Amino acid sequence: MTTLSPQAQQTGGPALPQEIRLVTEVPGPRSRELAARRTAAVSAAVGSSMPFYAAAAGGGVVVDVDGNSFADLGSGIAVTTVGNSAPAVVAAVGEQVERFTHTCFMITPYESYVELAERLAELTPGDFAKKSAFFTSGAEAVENAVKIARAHTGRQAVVVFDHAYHGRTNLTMAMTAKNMPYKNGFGPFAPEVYRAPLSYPFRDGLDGPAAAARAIDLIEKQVGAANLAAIVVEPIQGEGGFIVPAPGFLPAVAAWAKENGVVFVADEVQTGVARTGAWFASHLEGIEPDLVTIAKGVAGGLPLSAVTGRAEIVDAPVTGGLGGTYGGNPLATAAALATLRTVEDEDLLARARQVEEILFRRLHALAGRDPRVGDVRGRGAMVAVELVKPGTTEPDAALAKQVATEAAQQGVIVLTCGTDGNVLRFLPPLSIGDDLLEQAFDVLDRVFAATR
Ligand SMILES: Cc1ncc(COP(=O)(O)O)c(CNCCCC(=O)O)c1O
Repeated sequence: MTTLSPQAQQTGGPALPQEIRLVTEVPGPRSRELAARRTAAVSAAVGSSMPFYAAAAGGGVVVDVDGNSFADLGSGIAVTTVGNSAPAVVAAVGEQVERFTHTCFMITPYESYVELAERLAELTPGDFAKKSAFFTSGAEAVENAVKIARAHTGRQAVVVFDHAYHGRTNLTMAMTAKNMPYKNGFGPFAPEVYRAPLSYPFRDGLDGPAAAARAIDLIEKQVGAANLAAIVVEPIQGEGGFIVPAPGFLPAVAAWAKENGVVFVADEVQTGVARTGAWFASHLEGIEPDLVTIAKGVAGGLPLSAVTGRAEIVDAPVTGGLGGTYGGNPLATAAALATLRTVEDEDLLARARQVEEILFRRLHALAGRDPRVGDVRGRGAMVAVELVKPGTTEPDAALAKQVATEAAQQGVIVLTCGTDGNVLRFLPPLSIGDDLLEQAFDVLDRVFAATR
């Protein structure tokens, strides 16, 4: 067991000092010791973006085992939206863990699973009867949304989009666009998955209806509506580069799906649960998906995912056709109910819009100084910059990696993404304070200036 430095021996949550504090080189000695142990014990196929090891986290910071404190603009990939070790989540999980940790809902059910399904029926878009089924990972939710759509329609084909990310299981790898590192060498992949062009305003210059017409034309000609069980789309492409479709794209695709009896699935694993300033990004697009997949931010860091949608569709598989040992685990459902309460009690939808204002203000100012920032886009606390060779749309992945690496050295956690690896994405927890967020962008401004 690695001993923690005195400054690392802190309880997590919002009481942690909300500061960028570097007391050793990054990584420090204890992180280097853990890295050596990891090399001997952990598969080299599991990567880590940051070179340091966590000891505590809360508010807007992560503290490492050497006592360094980092501004967290990643939220563990959009998961700790309500904050790490958020007080209501800690209390709810602590109470539940004393009562029972697991019975398997397929064996002995329990109320928190039912209550969470009731809450998600209220919060997801659409004024119609809705039901849910719970799983553990986002990929499982996507897999099960496809199973449900196939059972409901009797059809097999699935349409996904360019730049999509839906998971690392066999079917979701087939649905995910980017080969490296997600799919490389793992084939053969599941059949009956077809890819349509996405609305990518920065690169295609199309308005929403035109981009939708292009996608629908391909679907009609290469798949055929009568064969199509589901269209699965992220309202904002997450790993693919925080691509916000042009206005009208999603409503046009959703309308075509409805007209043709195709199940429209919004994959809100990364965009859902207050991240974009609405409960779900679908609300901002004015669409009512038949099914929504939910994970990441829904349970404050506990592993839980959901398929929520039209009751008659979610009921389609035979009884016992949906499930899994840990799906809707009682600790995770308790955490999720506490997370949803926290979003309401702390008015985090409004907070996400306040964070959006700071992100756009700082990033547009950066873009005004630096022609390598080709695009600034996103919603709420899910905003990104696409980095390019000046005056072009030619991706500059090396710059994105250089900035993220140097930012970590200077106390800021920031993540990259994008099919071309040239997008810096900003996903701060909504529990981050304005001062710390501004300080983090002061660091990023210096890092960008030093790379010019
Ligand atoms: C839209 C969308 N759908 C599905 C998923 C999959 O969710 P899991 O919980 O990672 O399986 C994601 C997960 N995104 C981060 C994956 C990171 C990585 O594995 O390298 C997503 O963003």
